[in-house]
Amino acid sequence: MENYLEQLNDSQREAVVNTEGPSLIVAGAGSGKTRVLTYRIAHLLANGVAPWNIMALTFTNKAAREMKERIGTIVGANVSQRLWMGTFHSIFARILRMEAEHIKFPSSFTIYDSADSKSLIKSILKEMQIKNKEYKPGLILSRISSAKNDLVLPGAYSRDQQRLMADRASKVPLVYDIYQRYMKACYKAGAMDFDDLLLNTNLLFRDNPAVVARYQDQFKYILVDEYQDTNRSQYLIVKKLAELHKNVCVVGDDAQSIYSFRGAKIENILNFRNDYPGYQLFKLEQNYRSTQLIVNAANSIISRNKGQIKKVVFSENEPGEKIRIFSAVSDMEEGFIVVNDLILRRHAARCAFSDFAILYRTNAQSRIFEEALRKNNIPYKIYGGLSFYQRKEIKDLLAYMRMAVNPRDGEALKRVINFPARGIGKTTLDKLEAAAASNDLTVWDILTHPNLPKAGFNAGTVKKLNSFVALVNGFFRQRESMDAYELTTEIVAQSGLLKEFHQDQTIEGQTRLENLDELLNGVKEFADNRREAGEPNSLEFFLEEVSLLTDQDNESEEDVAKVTLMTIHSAKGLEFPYVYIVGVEEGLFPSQMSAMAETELEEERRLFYVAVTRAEKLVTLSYARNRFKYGESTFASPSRFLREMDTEFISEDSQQITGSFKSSTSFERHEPRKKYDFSGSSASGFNSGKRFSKIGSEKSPESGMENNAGTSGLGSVTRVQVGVVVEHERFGTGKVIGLEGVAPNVKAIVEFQNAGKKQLLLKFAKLKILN
Ligand SMILES: Nc1ncnc2c1ncn2[C@@H]1O[C@H](COP(=O)(O)OP(=O)(O)OP(=O)(O)O)[C@@H](O)[C@H]1O
Ligand SMILES: [Mg+2]
Repeated sequence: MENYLEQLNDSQREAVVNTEGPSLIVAGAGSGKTRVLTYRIAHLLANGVAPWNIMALTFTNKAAREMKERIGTIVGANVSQRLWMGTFHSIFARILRMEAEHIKFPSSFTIYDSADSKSLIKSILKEMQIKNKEYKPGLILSRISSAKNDLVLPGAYSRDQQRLMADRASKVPLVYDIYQRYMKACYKAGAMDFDDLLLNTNLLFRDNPAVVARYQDQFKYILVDEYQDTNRSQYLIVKKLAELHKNVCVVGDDAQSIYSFRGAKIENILNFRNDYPGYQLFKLEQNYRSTQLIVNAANSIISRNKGQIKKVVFSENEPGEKIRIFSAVSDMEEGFIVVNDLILRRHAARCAFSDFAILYRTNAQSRIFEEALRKNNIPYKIYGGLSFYQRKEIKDLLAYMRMAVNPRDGEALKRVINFPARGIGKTTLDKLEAAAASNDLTVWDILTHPNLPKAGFNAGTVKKLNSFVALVNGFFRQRESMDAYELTTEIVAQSGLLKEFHQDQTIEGQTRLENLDELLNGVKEFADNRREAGEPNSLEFFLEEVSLLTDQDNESEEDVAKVTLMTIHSAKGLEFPYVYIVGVEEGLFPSQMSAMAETELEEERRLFYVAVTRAEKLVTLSYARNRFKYGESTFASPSRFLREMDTEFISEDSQQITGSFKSSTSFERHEPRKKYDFSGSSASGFNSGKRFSKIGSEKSPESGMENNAGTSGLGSVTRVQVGVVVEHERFGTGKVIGLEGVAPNVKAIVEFQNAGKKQLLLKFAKLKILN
């Protein structure tokens, strides 16, 4: 067996071999937390612990897969395959299916994605005749989600003054009622949403002592990665399961807690010491991922947050290049600057496209980079946004597949009852829904009710409805005798979907057909792989896998040689040699909302920390001075995060790109300078010196870099001279003792009274001149 312990440093090894009792591993980014978790599991297995006695909870399925593979190379794939390893959702969905009878759900329950949930909320709003536009399905869903993650059921919600008050303040006082109906509708449809998987696990464990005792006994070792982002519901599950053996090992980094908007509770880490008084604490301090410069810059970024566990993180990797900041006139130009730089860098470093990631704050920012990448024929993969499984034709087929497994699935039924068209119109569906609501039944119950003909439908309609029922029942009957692929082939043919898309001769129609084919390939691969592994391969298992995919999981094999585009949130836990963090502007990053409250601002700063720490070799930041928002170009100013960075981490190179003029002796004289030239910067005025003429004007988007000098504009910057006393928002007052560099990258060396000597880039540091 490979000597895996040699591949760890001393503190990592300690954390790996001390497997007994509760353990807490809190350490900064890139210090090997995930590696320690992986090796700890391998170590347990190598020492004779059975794989089914180990539960390991990861942030994505992909992470679980990679860990399993690594463990497999140490102890053998036949062993690692049997681990209970996956996301919270996938592991507990599996347990819930086995124990479904205890919570009165069918074991083949459907998992609703957020589109299903929103559609169901829309139906409920209709049923309640709520027309008020404040009731946005997304908002209501997030309220319900927050309640579920705090284990607040509808009854308790209706008495929870805090929640009721918050709802009233948002002008949605009826959420408690919608919540109640939503739960009931899901129950009737045999469906659970993502939060229900955790909530129902808690209820299962709360109400069935014998069941929980079985699992407590089984899971002798429980390990959790990214513990800082667990919510209350997840926390309670882990706590309950670990009650007997108490061999729980959690790893996390409070500085990377970025999901509090989804109910994640940083206190879960802080409370560990109270929950398990005899716990062992392991610290990992050496970062193996990034250059020294990146680690130091990241440390300085996060040190601004008040709420944090103090940690040491250092790197012994190469010193590394400084962080570059690119400034663009417009968001369009930002796309080109970044992509052109990426091309040059790839050439110079002779590396692969997959060595690059472009990270952004919101999904909407991806379009511009996609365009620029496409124009340059650069292969890229994009996570989030409209994924394969969210395309219409794929959702249509999946809806039929869901009906085949669980005909009561109301959202799937709505989608396909009249697609392909079979003469069942909206009026009929409305009638069916009304009948279902007034009889407290599902639409499927009404459809299959012997009294259907009497429910006010004419003979023609009844016939059409009956043949739809027969179609679905046919699939339902075949679901056990056929594997997922056989049944899906049957469904594609019998449902009329294949014919529907075949008839469509347009390019879109062709694409749809290709997508259906792609899904069929996926199902085939699934069925074959499962058969070879001796595991069940019927349709319900395939659906389970699909419904639990996370953003990071939508990766196909040909994706390995592509540039990665993703939000910072979904980049958690990942690493890339070259990272571009784009749209680093006020109102975008930090986002508008977070600029208000300090706690939210701290979360944005943690997000910035996560982004920077994804990089191994080089971080490049970019911002645009004008951005298209709501259909018009609006002025944008560089993020405070740029100003907050100590200049010692920022490259002079930034000047080449951001530089707008050259000045050698006096800061007052600004001469247009030929800018960094690259192909693709079209009519944006990139080479024109004109727009730099309005120096000092505050608001004009044309004034370019000058606005970067902060609120005071370039005017005050030019007055910063040796001997001047200045005030900095963080370092307090100090005296300028030197100036270095050329505009616009002039650095002031300031001796602060309390903070000591600092180098500050004038264009970002908001310095107030005091004398
Ligand atoms: N002792 C070591 N020797 C060599 N490489 C290491 C060692 N420890 C960790 N690494 C490597 O450093 C990188 C970061 O490790 P890992 O992803 O486990 O860190 P992490 O603490 O989980 O980071 P994050 O906080 O971002 O999740 C990985 O590529 C890992 O393989
Ligand atoms: Mg990790």
